Formats: sequence, structure tokens, C-alpha cells
Amino acid sequence: MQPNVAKKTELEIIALTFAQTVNASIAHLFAITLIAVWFSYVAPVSELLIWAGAIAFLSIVRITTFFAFRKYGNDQNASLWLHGWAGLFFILGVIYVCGFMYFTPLNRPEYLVSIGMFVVAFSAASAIGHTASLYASLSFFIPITLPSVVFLFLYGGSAGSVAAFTIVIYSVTALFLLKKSNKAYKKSIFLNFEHTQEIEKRKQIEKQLHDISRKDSLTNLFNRRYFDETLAVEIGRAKRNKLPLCLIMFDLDCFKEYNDKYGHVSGDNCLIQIAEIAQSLVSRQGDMIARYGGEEFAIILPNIELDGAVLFANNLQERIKYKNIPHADTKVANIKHVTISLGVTNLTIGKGTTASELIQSADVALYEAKKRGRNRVHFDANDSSVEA
Ligand SMILES: Nc1nc2c(ncn2[C@@H]2O[C@H](COP(=O)(O)OP(=O)(O)OP(=O)(O)O)[C@@H](O)[C@H]2O)c(=O)[nH]1
Repeated sequence: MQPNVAKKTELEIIALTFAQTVNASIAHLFAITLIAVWFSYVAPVSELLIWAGAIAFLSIVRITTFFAFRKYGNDQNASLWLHGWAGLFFILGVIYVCGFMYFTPLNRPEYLVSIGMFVVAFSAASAIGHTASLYASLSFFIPITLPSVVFLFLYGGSAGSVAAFTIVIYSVTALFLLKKSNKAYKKSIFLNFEHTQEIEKRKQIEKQLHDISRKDSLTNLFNRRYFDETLAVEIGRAKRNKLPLCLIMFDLDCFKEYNDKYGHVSGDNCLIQIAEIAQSLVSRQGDMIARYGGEEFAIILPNIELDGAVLFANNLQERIKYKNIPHADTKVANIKHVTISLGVTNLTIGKGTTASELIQSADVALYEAKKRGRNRVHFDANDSSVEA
């Protein structure tokens, strides 16, 4: 048994037990009214009123506990609530039985037989109503049946013995059936939770697999495959809504020399740091950054004009500059830290209108930034380039 499914089953059974309380208590209010009327032919009304009043009061208390449980019950205190609930149910059974024994005239067979009928009816209702919990069923079943049987056998004469015998036969059969149906009921609740948990686990695994299929394992950025899909979608959206869209491709400068100087593991760490800085800037809804390949990254910026994207690129370059990751062997003039070159293009005034044309255009701009000495942003409007 997996513990949390077992615990959930236990809590569900307690909740189901409480759920029956309101209906059952209303039924008890009706029942005691009818029983009191029936006994009013042979017993003083004032005493009957006390008895019926006690049962009515307890029924109302039980209804209140149902609402209190809904408000204050939780996973930790649920079994305590169940014990309290069973205690009240037990007392209810005792009060019924005391009344039966006190008010029944021993010389009136119809009253003796009627006790048998009431006891069978009550215990049947408690068994059926609380199939999920043997404890709950028995907390009423036992106090109402056992004393009644003893009383009827001892003092009820032949009519009482018949009634007692009926209760015994009924009780043995009911308990046997109750045990079986309780087992099946609990099992079905358990299987239901187990099934739900299994579905949840599968959903989580599917989500993880889905995430893995979209992510780059080193930097945790989106991978090229997902980038390609997203770019096509964003271009379609931009065209439909006649909105601008920009693409930035950037690449670490002299990264081969970095790896040669500091080793591949440091190279990986450097890529991770650059990815984190870039990711921290990609904050608008719809913006997207991906590792395009090796030491090359791509950023999609929907709904932004070219000058905004150039500003973004400059900002990214500045942030990387301030990170000041040492790069002693870079070929960038007068610099001893890691730098990047960026190519910026856009959909509206760029040369291309398809994903591959846009990538090509950003790549050309990036190549131009490299050619012009690296550590700079190049964008194709007016063939301009900005050095950091
Ligand atoms: N550590 C590490 N290095 C990588 C990874 N992917 C690509 N590289 C290295 O990145 C380097 C790229 O070299 P080049 O294409 O010559 O580019 P570059 O040295 O940055 O030169 P420029 O782009 O012209 O400035 C190669 O040495 C690759 O091995 C990676 O995941 N981890």
C-alpha cells in the first residue's frame, strides 16, 4: 500500500462518514417523533418528551459537528473528529435503548415486537449509511442491538424472545454482509485514489518530457527546435496583426580561445552565465531566448521596433561587460573579458518575411559585427553598427 493513498483513503472514509450525519440526524428526528407517539399510549407524555428531547438535542449536536468538521477538520485531526463523532453516535444508541427498556410495557407483545422492529431498522440504517467505516457503523449498531437483545430475552417473555431472536439473526447476517461490503467499499476508494495518483504521475512525466524536449540541457534555455517552432508562430502572428517583430542573434567572441585557455568545463560555465544574464533581460510576455547552437543564442522580440531591439541588444552587451568574466586571450582590442557580438534584424523593414529569411538576415548582421572587430551590435537599417 502506498502510504499517501492509504492516508487519503482513510480521510475520505472519515469525510464520507461525516457526510451522512445531516440526513441521518433528520431521519432520527422523524423516527423519535413517531416512536414517541407510539409509546404515548402506554407511557407518560412528560417522560416521553424528555426522552425524545434528549434524542432531538443529540441529533442537533451531531448536525453541528458536521459543520464544525467541515470548518475545523483537517488531515491531522480527522481521526480525532471521527472518535468524537462515534462517541456521540454511541450515546445516541444508548439513549434509544434506555427509552425502549424504560417505556416498553412487558405485558404488551405488540410493544415488545415493535422494539425488535425499531432496533433492526435503526441498525440496518447505520450499517448501510456507514458502509465505508466499520467503526462508525458499530458505534451505533452495538449499543442499540446488544442491550435490546438481553432485555427482550430476559424480560419480554415469548414475544420478547421472538423479537430478540430476530435481532440476533438479523445482526449476524448484517455484520457478515457489512464486513464484506466495507472491504469492497474501502478497496474501491483506495483504487480510485491510486488511479488518480497514477494519472497525476503520468501527467508530470509527460510534462517533464515535454519540457526536456524543448530545453537545452546545459543552459536550460529553450533549444533550437523549439525556437524554430516559436519563430514561425510569432512571424505568423506579427503578419496577421500587422505588428513589428525583431530577431537578435548573438555569439561569444573568441570562444575557441576561451576554451583553449580555461578548459571546456569553464567554457560551459561561461555559457551558463551568459545564458542567465540574457534570460534575466527577456522579461516581456512573448519574448523568447534560445540557445541556437554551440556558443550562439537567438532572441525573439515580438511587437517591438528595430530601435527598441537595438537598445535591448546594447543593454545585454553592457550587462555582460559588467559581469566581467575574464578572457585573457580574446582578440578583441584592448579588452580582457568575455564579450559578445550581436546581429539585429526585424520583420517589417528587414529583408525577409519567413523564419529562415529572418534568421539569415540576423546571421548576416552578426557576421558583419564579427567582421567589424567583434564586441558590437550590428543592425541592417542603414547598415549601422554600434560598438560597446
Ligand atoms: N565549452 C563549450 N564550448 C563550446 C560549446 N559549444 C561550442 N563550443 C566551442 O565554441 C567554439 C566556437 O569557436 P568558433 O566558431 O571558432 O568561434 P569563436 O572562437 O567564438 O570565434 P568568433 O565567433 O569569430 O569570435 C568552439 O571551440 C567550440 O568547441 C559548449 O557547449 N561548451
